[in-house]
Amino acid sequence: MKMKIAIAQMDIAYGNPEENYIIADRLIQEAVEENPDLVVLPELWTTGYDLERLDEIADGKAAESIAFLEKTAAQNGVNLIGGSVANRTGNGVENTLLVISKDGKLVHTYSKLHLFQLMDEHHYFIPGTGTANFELEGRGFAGFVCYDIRFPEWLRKHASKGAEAIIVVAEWPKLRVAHWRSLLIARAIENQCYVIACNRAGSDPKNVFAGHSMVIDPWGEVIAEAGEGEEILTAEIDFDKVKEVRGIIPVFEDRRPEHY
Ligand SMILES: NC(=O)CCC(=O)C(=O)O
Repeated sequence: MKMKIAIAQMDIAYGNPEENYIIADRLIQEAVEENPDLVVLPELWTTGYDLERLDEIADGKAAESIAFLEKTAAQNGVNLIGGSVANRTGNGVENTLLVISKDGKLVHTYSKLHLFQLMDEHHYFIPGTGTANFELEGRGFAGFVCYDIRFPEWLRKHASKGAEAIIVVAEWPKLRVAHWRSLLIARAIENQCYVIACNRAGSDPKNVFAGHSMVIDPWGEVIAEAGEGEEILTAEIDFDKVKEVRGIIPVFEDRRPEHY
Protein backbone atom coordinates (compact mmCIF):
# COMPACT_ATOMS: atom_id res chain seq x y z
CA MET A 1 0.00 0.00 0.00
CA LYS A 2 1.27 3.45 -0.96
CA MET A 3 0.45 6.84 0.53
CA LYS A 4 1.22 10.34 -0.70
CA ILE A 5 2.43 12.66 2.05
CA ALA A 6 2.48 16.46 1.98
CA ILE A 7 4.42 18.33 4.65
CA ALA A 8 3.44 21.97 5.21
CA GLN A 9 6.68 23.63 6.32
CA MET A 10 4.94 26.66 7.77
CA ASP A 11 6.39 29.99 8.91
CA ILE A 12 4.44 30.60 12.13
CA ALA A 13 3.23 34.07 13.20
CA TYR A 14 4.56 34.55 16.76
CA GLY A 15 1.78 34.39 19.35
CA ASN A 16 -0.94 35.07 16.79
CA PRO A 17 -3.40 32.16 16.47
CA GLU A 18 -5.81 34.11 14.23
CA GLU A 19 -3.10 34.79 11.67
CA ASN A 20 -1.84 31.19 11.93
CA TYR A 21 -5.25 29.73 11.08
CA ILE A 22 -5.17 31.79 7.88
CA ILE A 23 -1.61 30.67 7.04
CA ALA A 24 -2.37 27.00 7.80
CA ASP A 25 -5.53 27.10 5.69
CA ARG A 26 -3.59 28.58 2.75
CA LEU A 27 -0.86 25.93 3.04
CA ILE A 28 -3.31 23.05 3.38
CA GLN A 29 -5.16 24.27 0.26
CA GLU A 30 -1.82 24.42 -1.58
CA ALA A 31 -0.92 20.92 -0.36
CA VAL A 32 -4.30 19.49 -1.36
CA GLU A 33 -3.63 20.47 -4.98
CA GLU A 34 -1.01 17.68 -4.98
CA ASN A 35 -3.70 15.11 -4.03
CA PRO A 36 -2.02 13.83 -0.87
CA ASP A 37 -3.47 11.20 1.50
CA LEU A 38 -1.99 12.98 4.49
CA VAL A 39 -0.97 16.59 5.24
CA VAL A 40 1.33 17.37 8.19
CA LEU A 41 1.65 20.69 10.09
CA PRO A 42 4.51 21.61 12.51
CA GLU A 43 4.78 21.87 16.31
CA LEU A 44 2.87 24.69 18.10
CA TRP A 45 1.64 26.04 14.77
CA THR A 46 -1.11 28.20 16.32
CA THR A 47 1.09 30.08 18.82
CA GLY A 48 4.76 29.42 18.14
CA TYR A 49 6.98 29.59 21.24
CA ASP A 50 5.30 32.68 22.72
CA LEU A 51 5.34 30.90 26.08
CA GLU A 52 5.04 34.00 28.27
CA ARG A 53 1.58 34.65 26.76
CA LEU A 54 0.49 31.02 26.89
CA ASP A 55 -2.16 31.71 29.55
CA GLU A 56 -3.83 34.03 27.07
CA ILE A 57 -3.28 32.19 23.77
CA ALA A 58 -3.34 28.46 24.64
CA ASP A 59 -6.41 26.71 23.24
CA GLY A 60 -8.80 25.35 25.94
CA LYS A 61 -8.96 21.56 25.41
CA ALA A 62 -7.54 22.32 21.92
CA ALA A 63 -11.16 22.92 20.93
CA GLU A 64 -10.66 25.70 18.39
CA SER A 65 -7.76 23.89 16.70
CA ILE A 66 -9.69 20.62 16.57
CA ALA A 67 -12.77 22.34 15.09
CA PHE A 68 -10.62 24.04 12.41
CA LEU A 69 -8.78 20.80 11.55
CA GLU A 70 -11.93 18.65 11.50
CA LYS A 71 -13.66 21.07 9.15
CA THR A 72 -10.60 21.39 6.88
CA ALA A 73 -10.04 17.61 6.75
CA ALA A 74 -13.68 16.89 5.90
CA GLN A 75 -13.95 19.67 3.30
CA ASN A 76 -10.83 18.45 1.50
CA GLY A 77 -11.21 14.71 2.16
CA VAL A 78 -7.66 14.52 3.48
CA ASN A 79 -6.11 13.07 6.66
CA LEU A 80 -4.36 15.69 8.77
CA ILE A 81 -1.61 15.55 11.35
CA GLY A 82 -2.62 18.82 12.93
CA GLY A 83 0.90 19.46 14.15
CA SER A 84 0.83 20.16 17.85
CA VAL A 85 -0.93 22.96 19.71
CA ALA A 86 -0.75 24.53 23.17
CA ASN A 87 -3.65 22.67 24.78
CA ARG A 88 -5.00 24.02 28.07
CA THR A 89 -6.22 21.12 30.23
CA GLY A 90 -7.47 21.08 33.84
CA ASN A 91 -3.92 20.26 35.06
CA GLY A 92 -1.85 22.62 32.93
CA VAL A 93 -0.91 23.28 29.32
CA GLU A 94 0.18 20.32 27.15
CA ASN A 95 1.95 20.40 23.80
CA THR A 96 -0.51 18.15 21.99
CA LEU A 97 -0.26 16.48 18.59
CA LEU A 98 -3.64 16.06 16.86
CA VAL A 99 -4.62 13.44 14.26
CA ILE A 100 -7.76 14.00 12.19
CA SER A 101 -9.11 11.47 9.68
CA LYS A 102 -10.24 12.48 6.19
CA ASP A 103 -13.89 12.27 7.26
CA GLY A 104 -13.22 15.06 9.74
CA LYS A 105 -12.92 13.11 13.02
CA LEU A 106 -10.32 13.47 15.74
CA VAL A 107 -8.79 9.98 15.93
CA HIS A 108 -5.80 10.48 18.22
CA THR A 109 -4.02 12.93 20.50
CA TYR A 110 -0.53 12.68 21.99
CA SER A 111 1.08 15.22 24.29
CA LYS A 112 4.85 15.72 24.13
CA LEU A 113 6.50 13.59 26.79
CA HIS A 114 9.99 15.14 26.87
CA LEU A 115 9.95 18.87 27.65
CA PHE A 116 12.86 20.83 26.18
CA GLN A 117 14.48 22.83 28.99
CA LEU A 118 16.71 24.79 26.61
CA MET A 119 13.57 26.47 25.25
CA ASP A 120 11.96 26.78 28.75
CA GLU A 121 9.21 24.29 28.04
CA HIS A 122 9.41 22.80 31.54
CA HIS A 123 8.30 26.16 33.03
CA TYR A 124 5.14 26.36 30.91
CA PHE A 125 4.05 22.87 29.84
CA ILE A 126 3.24 19.64 31.58
CA PRO A 127 4.27 16.36 29.92
CA GLY A 128 1.74 13.98 28.44
CA THR A 129 1.02 10.50 29.68
CA GLY A 130 -0.43 8.76 26.60
CA THR A 131 0.79 6.53 23.81
CA ALA A 132 2.07 7.83 20.47
CA ASN A 133 0.74 4.85 18.48
CA PHE A 134 -2.30 5.30 16.26
CA GLU A 135 -3.83 3.87 13.10
CA LEU A 136 -4.72 5.68 9.90
CA GLU A 137 -6.02 4.01 6.73
CA GLY A 138 -5.43 0.68 8.50
CA ARG A 139 -1.66 1.29 8.86
CA GLY A 140 0.44 1.65 12.02
CA PHE A 141 1.78 5.11 12.82
CA ALA A 142 3.34 6.81 15.83
CA GLY A 143 3.49 10.60 16.19
CA PHE A 144 6.08 12.48 18.28
CA VAL A 145 6.90 16.09 19.06
CA CYS A 146 10.37 17.52 18.35
CA TYR A 147 12.72 16.86 21.33
CA ASP A 148 11.12 13.38 21.70
CA ILE A 149 13.40 12.20 18.86
CA ARG A 150 16.43 12.40 21.18
CA PHE A 151 14.96 9.49 23.15
CA PRO A 152 15.40 6.44 20.91
CA GLU A 153 13.95 4.06 23.51
CA TRP A 154 10.63 5.98 23.40
CA LEU A 155 10.38 5.68 19.62
CA ARG A 156 11.55 2.04 19.67
CA LYS A 157 8.76 1.18 22.10
CA HIS A 158 6.22 2.41 19.55
CA ALA A 159 7.93 0.74 16.57
CA SER A 160 7.80 -2.52 18.54
CA LYS A 161 4.07 -1.95 19.01
CA GLY A 162 3.39 -1.71 15.27
CA ALA A 163 4.44 1.71 13.97
CA GLU A 164 5.42 1.43 10.30
CA ALA A 165 5.74 5.20 9.90
CA ILE A 166 6.91 7.69 12.51
CA ILE A 167 5.63 11.26 12.31
CA VAL A 168 7.62 14.08 13.91
CA VAL A 169 6.30 17.63 14.27
CA ALA A 170 8.89 20.20 15.28
CA GLU A 171 10.19 23.70 15.88
CA TRP A 172 13.86 22.79 15.55
CA PRO A 173 16.41 25.60 15.47
CA LYS A 174 18.89 25.98 12.62
CA LEU A 175 21.77 25.93 15.12
CA ARG A 176 21.27 22.18 15.55
CA VAL A 177 20.16 21.20 12.03
CA ALA A 178 22.95 18.59 11.84
CA HIS A 179 21.46 16.87 14.92
CA TRP A 180 17.96 17.06 13.38
CA ARG A 181 19.08 15.29 10.20
CA SER A 182 21.24 12.66 11.92
CA LEU A 183 18.70 11.82 14.64
CA LEU A 184 15.86 11.44 12.13
CA ILE A 185 17.92 9.24 9.82
CA ALA A 186 19.06 7.10 12.78
CA ARG A 187 15.46 6.68 14.01
CA ALA A 188 14.44 5.47 10.51
CA ILE A 189 17.36 3.02 10.23
CA GLU A 190 17.07 1.53 13.72
CA ASN A 191 13.28 1.19 13.58
CA GLN A 192 13.22 0.19 9.90
CA CYS A 193 10.27 2.44 9.24
CA TYR A 194 9.42 5.65 7.42
CA VAL A 195 10.12 8.90 9.23
CA ILE A 196 7.97 11.86 8.16
CA ALA A 197 9.29 14.98 9.86
CA CYS A 198 7.70 18.41 9.61
CA ASN A 199 9.74 21.35 10.93
CA ARG A 200 8.74 25.00 10.82
CA ALA A 201 10.38 27.72 8.75
CA GLY A 202 11.17 31.31 9.78
CA SER A 203 12.23 32.76 13.10
CA ASP A 204 10.92 34.09 16.41
CA PRO A 205 12.52 36.52 18.90
CA LYS A 206 14.82 33.77 20.25
CA ASN A 207 15.49 31.32 17.41
CA VAL A 208 15.96 30.94 13.68
CA PHE A 209 14.39 27.65 12.66
CA ALA A 210 15.93 25.06 10.37
CA GLY A 211 13.19 24.03 7.97
CA HIS A 212 14.63 20.90 6.34
CA SER A 213 11.49 18.86 6.80
CA MET A 214 12.25 15.35 5.63
CA VAL A 215 10.81 12.03 4.54
CA ILE A 216 13.18 9.11 5.14
CA ASP A 217 12.58 5.53 4.03
CA PRO A 218 13.04 2.39 6.19
CA TRP A 219 16.57 1.89 4.78
CA GLY A 220 17.55 5.37 5.96
CA GLU A 221 17.50 7.02 2.53
CA VAL A 222 16.25 10.61 2.50
CA ILE A 223 13.56 10.53 -0.20
CA ALA A 224 12.50 14.18 0.16
CA GLU A 225 13.97 17.16 1.97
CA ALA A 226 12.82 20.78 2.10
CA GLY A 227 14.96 23.90 2.08
CA GLU A 228 14.82 26.52 4.84
CA GLY A 229 11.78 28.55 3.76
CA GLU A 230 8.04 28.01 3.70
CA GLU A 231 7.33 25.07 1.39
CA ILE A 232 5.04 22.14 0.66
CA LEU A 233 7.19 19.00 0.52
CA THR A 234 5.65 15.88 -0.99
CA ALA A 235 6.75 12.24 -1.11
CA GLU A 236 5.22 8.84 -1.71
CA ILE A 237 5.71 6.16 0.93
CA ASP A 238 5.25 2.43 0.30
CA PHE A 239 4.40 0.27 3.30
CA ASP A 240 5.66 -2.86 1.48
CA LYS A 241 9.15 -1.39 1.82
CA VAL A 242 8.89 -1.59 5.63
CA LYS A 243 8.21 -5.33 5.41
CA GLU A 244 11.00 -5.76 2.86
CA VAL A 245 13.65 -4.01 5.00
CA ARG A 246 12.54 -5.79 8.18
CA GLY A 247 12.88 -9.06 6.20
CA ILE A 248 16.47 -8.32 5.06
CA ILE A 249 17.78 -7.49 8.55
CA PRO A 250 15.34 -8.93 11.14
CA VAL A 251 16.20 -6.45 13.88
CA PHE A 252 12.88 -6.88 15.68
CA GLU A 253 13.33 -10.69 15.84
CA ASP A 254 16.97 -10.38 16.93
CA ARG A 255 16.40 -7.96 19.81
CA ARG A 256 17.41 -9.28 23.25
CA PRO A 257 15.35 -7.01 25.50
CA GLU A 258 15.96 -9.28 28.49
CA HIS A 259 19.56 -7.93 28.47
CA TYR A 260 18.72 -4.24 28.27
N1 LIG B 1 11.01 22.27 20.16
C1 LIG B 1 11.90 21.39 20.54
O1 LIG B 1 11.60 20.41 21.20
C2 LIG B 1 13.31 21.67 20.09
C3 LIG B 1 14.24 20.50 20.31
C4 LIG B 1 15.64 20.84 19.93
O2 LIG B 1 15.91 21.90 19.39
C5 LIG B 1 16.72 19.89 20.21
O3 LIG B 1 17.88 20.22 19.90
O4 LIG B 1 16.44 18.79 20.74
